[in-house]
Amino acid sequence: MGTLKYNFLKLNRLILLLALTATILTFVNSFYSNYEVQKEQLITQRISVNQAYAHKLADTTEVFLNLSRQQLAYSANGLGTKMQDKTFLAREANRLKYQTDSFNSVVISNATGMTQAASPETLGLVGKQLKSAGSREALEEKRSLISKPYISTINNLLVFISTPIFSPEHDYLGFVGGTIYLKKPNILREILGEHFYRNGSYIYVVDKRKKILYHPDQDRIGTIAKNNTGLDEIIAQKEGGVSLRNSRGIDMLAGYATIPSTDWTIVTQSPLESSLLPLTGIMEKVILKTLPMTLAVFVFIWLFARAISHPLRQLADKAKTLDNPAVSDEIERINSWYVESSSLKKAILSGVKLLQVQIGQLRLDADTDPLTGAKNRRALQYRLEELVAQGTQFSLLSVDIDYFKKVNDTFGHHAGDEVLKQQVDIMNRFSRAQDMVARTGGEEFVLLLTEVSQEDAFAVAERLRETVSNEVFEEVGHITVSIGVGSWLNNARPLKKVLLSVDEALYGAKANGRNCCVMGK
Ligand SMILES: Nc1nc2c(ncn2[C@@H]2O[C@H](COP(=O)(O)OP(=O)(O)OP(=O)(O)O)[C@@H](O)[C@H]2O)c(=O)[nH]1
Repeated sequence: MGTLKYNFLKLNRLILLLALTATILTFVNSFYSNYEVQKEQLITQRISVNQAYAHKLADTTEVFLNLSRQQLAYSANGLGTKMQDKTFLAREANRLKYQTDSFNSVVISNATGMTQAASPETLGLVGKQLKSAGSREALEEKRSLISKPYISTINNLLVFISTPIFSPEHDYLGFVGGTIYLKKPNILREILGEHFYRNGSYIYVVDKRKKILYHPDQDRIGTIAKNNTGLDEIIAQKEGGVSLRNSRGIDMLAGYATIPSTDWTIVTQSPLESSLLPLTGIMEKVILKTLPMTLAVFVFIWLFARAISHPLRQLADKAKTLDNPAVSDEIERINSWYVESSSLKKAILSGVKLLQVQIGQLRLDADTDPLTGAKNRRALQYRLEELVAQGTQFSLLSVDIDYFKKVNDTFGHHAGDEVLKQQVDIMNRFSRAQDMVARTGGEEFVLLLTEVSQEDAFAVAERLRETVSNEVFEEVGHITVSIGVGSWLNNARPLKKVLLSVDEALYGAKANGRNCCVMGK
């Protein structure tokens, strides 16, 4: 389990994981911020479109109301001298009603509120006392008015636009007024209702008391708007835009503007949901545009991660084979292209060098006799096996100092050591590069002669023996050696037997009285 875990946690994978996390987070973050910005923009745009539209409709309605009042004013001007002429009054009422679509009905009243003429005549108002709120207000105020919405005597929800009639002497004679039936086909509906029903958008009109004067849902006209989170702000301001939740709990983006002459507010609003529909397309485009770059960044980081981890992995692999003599060169060839890996490479290289020096020293120590510097028995054995494996002929001289015990006893152990060293020096003089001098016992030595015949080896043994006997050893003087000689002649005899015969030859030399050489059998 642990190994699996550590195998997975490779540097390039870690960098990749980091890069992947960073890339995904960046992508998500950029997507999210883009989404928020686009959403904000769509909302702002929609509100400002609605606001502009509400403003335009408020202007149009204001123009219509002014025109209506001008029509009434023009008429009132002509009526100032004709109040007694019932036929003229009836004609004038009809003209106002039918010449334009401004009013649902027209009424001309005298100064006491008695109807003098009305159109359409089917209303049956002529000769009757007007009692509605609009008429009473007109009689009391005696000025041009647009009434608040109210329910008329014949049960119509209406607003009443009126202008006073004065005689040329400025006596108040009554008023001429037009009604707009809010719940029946009317001019307001024509102005407001035709245009704006795409995507669930709609328009409504409220007065300052939140009474709905126009709404696409007929049933709501005349009711008080409730549970609308933005209406207080809408009524308090002259013009603006707001995000709100309407009475049916739908989130809306509203623009609004006030009609100056009535203080009615026209609200145009669109559902948030449909306003944000383009967002899906926009975000798809954002993804399509961002994704290639994101992927390119990711691939680049992936390749970069590999390039970073590659020299480290190579160094780690080489560090497993530090005992390989070629490892230094192999490490040297690794392309450590950045500072940390280069420092690591240098550190490993100096470690390898130190290790190899130490290994070399250890090998030397393991192969060498510390007193004389000659090779030891192990090294000799290894070399012999090597030569046998190669099939290289060789001869062996087994050299033993005679009566060495006496040397120690007479001159001391230290002098004995010096003799041993000097003996090795002499034997080294008989040894070529391919040969070997080994100390195989206390005062026993072997001279290995590579590719030397038995006869030549015996001749060397004789010369060696003579040289030793002629040598003056410090403190000790003269010593002699006995030598057994044998050869391995490429599988003619196994190595073991050759060694045995050399030993026997040495014993033979000792038995012969020492200071002589004997050829093994
Ligand atoms: N100084 C010294 N003496 C050693 C060392 N190794 C072995 N010896 C001595 O070598 C002597 C060998 O004695 P023996 O085996 O009796 O052989 P020898 O006296 O040479 O007699 P032969 O070989 O029969 O001629 C012993 O006294 C050992 O203590 C060494 O490293 N230094």
